[in-house]
Amino acid sequence: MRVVADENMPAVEQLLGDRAQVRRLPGRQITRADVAGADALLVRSVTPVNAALLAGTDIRFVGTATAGTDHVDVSWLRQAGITFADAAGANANSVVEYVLCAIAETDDFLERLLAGAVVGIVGFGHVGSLLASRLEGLGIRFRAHDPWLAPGSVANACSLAEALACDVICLHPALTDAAPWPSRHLLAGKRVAALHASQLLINASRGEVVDNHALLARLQAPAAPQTVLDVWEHEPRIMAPLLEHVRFGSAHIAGYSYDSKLLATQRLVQAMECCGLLSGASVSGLADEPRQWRLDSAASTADAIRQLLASAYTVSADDQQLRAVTLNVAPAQAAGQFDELRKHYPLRRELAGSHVVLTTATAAYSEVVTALGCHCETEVR
Ligand SMILES: NC(=O)c1ccc[n+]([C@@H]2O[C@H](COP(=O)([O-])OP(=O)(O)OC[C@H]3O[C@@H](n4cnc5c(N)ncnc54)[C@H](O)[C@@H]3O)[C@@H](O)[C@H]2O)c1
Ligand SMILES: O=C(O)[C@H](O)[C@H](O)COP(=O)(O)O
Repeated sequence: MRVVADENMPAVEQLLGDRAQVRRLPGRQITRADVAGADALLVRSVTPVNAALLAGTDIRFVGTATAGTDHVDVSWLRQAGITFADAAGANANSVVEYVLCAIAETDDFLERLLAGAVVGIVGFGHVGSLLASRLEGLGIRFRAHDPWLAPGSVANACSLAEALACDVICLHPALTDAAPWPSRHLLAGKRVAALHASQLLINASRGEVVDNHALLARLQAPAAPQTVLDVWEHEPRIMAPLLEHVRFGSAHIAGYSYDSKLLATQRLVQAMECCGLLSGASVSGLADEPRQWRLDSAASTADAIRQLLASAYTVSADDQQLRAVTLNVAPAQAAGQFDELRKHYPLRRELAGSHVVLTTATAAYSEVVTALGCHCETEVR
């Protein structure tokens, strides 16, 4: 079995073992010639997968280690009889922790939400619904909009206008041009103009969901909202003035926890096993280091949440990195640096699934710990 895989996908060799020969390539540069003699192709979001790349090749399986599939011509793959698998859900918790950190690090939005302000979630798939359940656990109100889902399957369902009027707006739709509810430039024109100074807008979906020119114009005008962008139109060529005007910007890394990347590779290998492409014994999962954090003191619930989130991740650190390497350089160099940040992203572990030790001074915060998906341990002194 011959596999061509994006160089930025962890553990492919370990999980495939001696069942496959793996050739690694930079995702943006994978060509038809590269895949011509291979049986399977494993990509990330930066490789367009379509007839131009695969028609007439031996490829029988395509897996994308991503939730978004807008880079894949799924209907052509189906027509061509090529099995396709994505990894939707594998990085949902990583994105949710990014969003919660963005909220916790921006002014007093966390305090306002704990006091009754509302989060508007657009897109109620793996990320949007997990965000909703974390917010609910923390006692934070939310409303959600997803017109593609059956009525009744979206908690606290609301219209798009209602979601965009909330205090914090979190964008999590798949990128689609499909009628009647395309999400490309879902936030554009009057909807961007209506954003106001007491709102926080977070986009960790796809850059094209927001009209970046319209957003820049809004951020340059008086009473602008706070904005956090993980994704940008025309990545890796991002609009430098927009980065200068957002509160936090990052290089499309919301889903880049080590845990989520590993899980995505595991999902794709399982999919190859399920469709009978891989023979031989399945390689067992890789060893997981135990993760433990402590909460020794906290002045309030908001403080406890902020400390716990920051023990695993801070958006501000990624923001500083992105500004340092992409501002005040030529656009082509900035684009290269954007990709380099993604390629050499430091190891980041998720908070959820870890153990948090509480002391007698912090025992009151056990519900917060559980709401963030952690296991709670109380230290007996
Ligand atoms: N920044 C990152 O690192 C990162 C990580 C994971 C996912 N993503 C992006 O976020 C998106 C959501 O991830 P997911 O795992 O929840 O995907 P998902 O496929 O589980 O859910 C996507 C949801 O978007 C909804 N949707 C589509 N068009 C919509 C519209 N016009 N209005 C409202 N909702 C709409 C769909 O009905 C679906 O429920 C992905 O498609 C991907 O593009 C980004
Ligand atoms: O759709 C997704 O899952 C994310 O956007 C994904 O994490 C992007 O990372 P990439 O595939 O570009 O490395």
